[in-house]
Parts: sequence; structure tokens; C-alpha cells
Amino acid sequence: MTSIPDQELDYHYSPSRWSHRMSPAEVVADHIESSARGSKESKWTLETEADISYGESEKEKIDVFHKIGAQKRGAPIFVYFHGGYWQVKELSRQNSSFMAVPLCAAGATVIVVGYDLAPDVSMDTILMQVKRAMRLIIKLAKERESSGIYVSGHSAGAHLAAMMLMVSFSEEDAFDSELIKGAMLVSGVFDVRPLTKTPTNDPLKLTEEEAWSFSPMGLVEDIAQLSRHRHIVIAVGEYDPPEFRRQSGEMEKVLRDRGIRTSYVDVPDTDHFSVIDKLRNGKYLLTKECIRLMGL
Ligand SMILES: N[C@@H](CC(=O)c1ccccc1NC=O)C(=O)O
Repeated sequence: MTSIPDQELDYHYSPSRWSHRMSPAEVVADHIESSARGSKESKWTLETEADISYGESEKEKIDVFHKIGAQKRGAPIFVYFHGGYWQVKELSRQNSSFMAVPLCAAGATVIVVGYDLAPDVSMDTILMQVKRAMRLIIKLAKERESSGIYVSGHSAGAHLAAMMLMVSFSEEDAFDSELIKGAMLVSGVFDVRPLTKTPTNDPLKLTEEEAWSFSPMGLVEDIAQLSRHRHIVIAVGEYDPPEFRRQSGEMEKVLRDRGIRTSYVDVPDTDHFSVIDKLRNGKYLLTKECIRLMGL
């Protein structure tokens, strides 16, 4: 658990306050704008199967991207969950496909998952939704004989991706959980408990006990059990808040201690936002890590 006094937790869990590039308001606005711009490029330059529903609500949809004319059969599938503390309304699947251009160029299929946000829904519901999305993605992966599914996300999205590593999708087919072969968890939240002491919790309304039950750090035995065959990459920015860097370091260690294949990537000269924004660029260190993770 954190050693930060309660009254200082909000500061330590506000990544925008730690950027060396811009003011807090500017850096969040820039992230949203940059994500939107990159996502437009994906829609203009790639083959897109947009708005595939996996549930009842408007936001329960996925968008699927491929390089035009590329072979779909056998391609690895990169699944992305956007961040925004499960509540930043400006972020959605529509502006979160910016990594698709370089990853599809390398031969992957990219799937961006939309989900409802707090306070409209609880974290419990968000997790039910993304599990439902994963079931549809597993079905698609089987139909297309995908070489593997790789779950990824940024910040709160990395939390959702990590939570999917403890789900046994094998009720009907033992092969289903096996199909998830790796993860790319960027600047993730792995222990939700400190957030219960901050205004971030106002729309989430989690008790500390609930927060722990939704924390990958508390579920590490379940994750390890289902991840024997997986490669889990945990990445942070040099100027991520120290608490985010601590959480990522600890998560990587507890998985490694349990014999799971992990990598820790500390990305120089990036903050909580640029560390993910730069995935638009095929030459960026983390883009290359994603491509390597998928065996491309
Ligand atoms: N209120 C937060 C905003 C934030 O954390 C955030 C914004 C956009 C995308 C990801 C974020 N963080 C975690 O999901 C801050 O001040 O940094």
C-alpha cells in the first residue's frame, strides 16, 4: 500500500500535475486532441469495421481496424482500452484508435473497445461490459484463426486490460483463455485503493474493500494462474507520477515472482500522456514493443 498521507493522494494520483510539458488543463486537452487526430488518420487510411455492438448500450461497441488489402486470417489481435479514470467523458473508442496505423502496417488487427463510464454506471458494470466485449473478440479471433489476442490499455484502461487476465473465458471452450497471449499495460492503475481517498472516487463511489476486489494487485494469484503462457509488458513514462511508477514496478515484480514472463519498460522523456500518444508513431520505442510482443 502507499506511504502517501491521505490529504496528498489527490495530487499524487493526478498525472496531469506531473507533466513537464504543459499545465494540467493543457496536457489533458492535448491528450484528447492528439488521440482524436490520430484516430481520424486510422479511419481515413485503414479498413474499418466500425460500431460492432457487444451489448445493449450505445457505448458497448468495438471498432476493428486492418491494413487495406491485408490478410485477416491468422493476424494477431491487439485490443485497446482507453483511459480516463473510468469517467473522463471526452475519451471514447472513437478517439482511441491512434495506434492502429503503425500496428496494422506491421500486420496486426486492432480492436478498440468502447464502454460506459461513471457515474452512469459502476465499475462493476464496466468490468461486466468489457468481459462481454472480450467474449465477442475471442469469437472473432477463432473465426479468423488469429495467432493470438493481446490486451492493452492506458491508465484506467490498463487496469481493465489487467483485469481481463484473471477472467477464465473457458466455460465452453478450454482454448478461450489460452488465446489471450499477452498484455501491454501502459501507466496502469493496479491498486485502486488509494483512489478511494480522492475526488476521483466521487462518481465511482467505491469502498476501500470494493476497490481492492477490483485491483489486479489483489488478484495476482488468479492472473498468474491463467498467465503461464503469456508475456506481460508493463510500461511507464519517466514523468509519470511516482505513485504510478511504484504501482507498475510492484505489479511487474509480483508477476515475475510467480514465474510469469514479464518485461518492464521505463520510457524516457515521456509523461503519463505522451507515453501513450506516441503510439501513433511506428518508430517509437513502445510501438516497437507492441509489434514484438505480437511476434510480428
Ligand atoms: N484528472 C486526471 C486525468 C486523468 O487521470 C486522465 C486523463 C485522461 C486519460 C487518462 C487519465 N488517467 C487515467 O486513466 C489528471 O488530473 O491527471
